[in-house]
Amino acid sequence: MWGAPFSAQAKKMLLLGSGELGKEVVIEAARLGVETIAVDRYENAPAMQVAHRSYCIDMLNGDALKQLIRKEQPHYIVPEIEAIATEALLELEEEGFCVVPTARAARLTMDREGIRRLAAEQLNLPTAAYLFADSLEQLQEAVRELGTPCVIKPLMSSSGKGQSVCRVPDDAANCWDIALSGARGKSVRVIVESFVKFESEITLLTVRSASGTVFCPPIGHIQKDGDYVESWQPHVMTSEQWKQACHIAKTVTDELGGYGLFGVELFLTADGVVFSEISPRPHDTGMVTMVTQDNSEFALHVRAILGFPVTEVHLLTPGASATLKADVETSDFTIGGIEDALALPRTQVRVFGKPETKQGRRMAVALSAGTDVEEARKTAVQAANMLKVEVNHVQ
Ligand SMILES: Nc1ncnc2c1ncn2[C@@H]1O[C@H](COP(=O)(O)OP(=O)(O)OP(=O)(O)O)[C@@H](O)[C@H]1O
Ligand SMILES: NCC(=O)N[C@@H]1O[C@H](COP(=O)([O-])[O-])[C@@H](O)[C@H]1O
Ligand SMILES: [Mg+2]
Repeated sequence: MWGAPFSAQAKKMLLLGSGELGKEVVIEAARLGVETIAVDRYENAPAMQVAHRSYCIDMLNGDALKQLIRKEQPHYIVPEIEAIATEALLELEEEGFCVVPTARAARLTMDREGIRRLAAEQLNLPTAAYLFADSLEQLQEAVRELGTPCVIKPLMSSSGKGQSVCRVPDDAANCWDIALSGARGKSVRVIVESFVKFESEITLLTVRSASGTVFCPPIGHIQKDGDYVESWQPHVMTSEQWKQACHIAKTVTDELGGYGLFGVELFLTADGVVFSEISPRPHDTGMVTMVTQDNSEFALHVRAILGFPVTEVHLLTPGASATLKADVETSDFTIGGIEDALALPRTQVRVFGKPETKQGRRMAVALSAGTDVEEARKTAVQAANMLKVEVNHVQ
């Protein structure tokens, strides 16, 4: 039960991170009459444009975070990115604030080491072989031990930033530099993972709510340079793969606990399903659910957070998503081609409204339904290719 936004009885949700995923979370919360507060490191972030109010702070600064949250007194603190001062979230949870799904989940998934050690060493889930390195020398040693090819990633980063594949031992120095330049936060530590030769990879959206755990139909995706470019739902899997995927997702989400939606990233290999990583929040590849499911991943997240039951998820149609990425850096641009994209059958577009482009920055997504996944993928890719970042004045 709650009152209208801005009233004394309002239910308040504060998002830490205000990108394209948070924007949809805010919209879903607003649909249920929840008051929303969007926070990020830069002004006019996508979710800020639709929230009731917003703040621009350094979310890696624990004191700034605590000060804001104590002032706002939100009922729910909803992390939307990894790079947050999660020590502060643990403290706030101790004080009685509700961190979604839990402060420990945010802490463990904030860097790759916490969640990888939990999954592989405590929960005994299958993962790629891995080592950590704090210097170029340690990295070279790790590359020797794991062999090439291997994948190198900063501990704190997302959407492939700072990630590279080390194909021969001599690549290590270059990989080290890429990792340092792409890391969010101050850490210089990296994870080195043996390269998994997967047949395909999926995101298994898993919802923990007051009524238990439910899984969305599997989402297949393609990543380029560590960032997703296409996703589709459903992805065809054998019943044995589905069983293994659900077991992994249930094991890791039960361990993390709390209410909300999780994106469990899995590799499907000839030797079985391998755990990659998990987001305790909606997933970029899951944007396809805005066109495929009765409740999107964002609606499910909000519903679970608020303590409502989620007893089933219905796939209404096969569908696909494809992204528009910028190829230049500018703040003077327009997004074109929307009219062409929307002329395609069963197609929608989401333009995120990010105020600046950067090389490789995701700016919009095309969503298409189809009679089957192949048709939907074809249309979504066609639509995304019609979308363009048009630079007004080259800077
Ligand atoms: N060990 C590996 N072997 C083979 N491919 C890998 C490996 N690790 C990552 N990849 C590829 O790179 C992609 C991105 O990796 P990962 O999910 O770890 O990065 P990320 O920066 O956390 O991305 P996001 O934030 O988008 O989930 C994976 O989806 C996969 O395609
Ligand atoms: N893979 C994680 C992911 O997609 N996260 C989404 O991207 C935003 C950051 O985008 P930006 O780097 O363009 O600001 C995040 O705020 C979140 O919405
Ligand atoms: Mg990932």
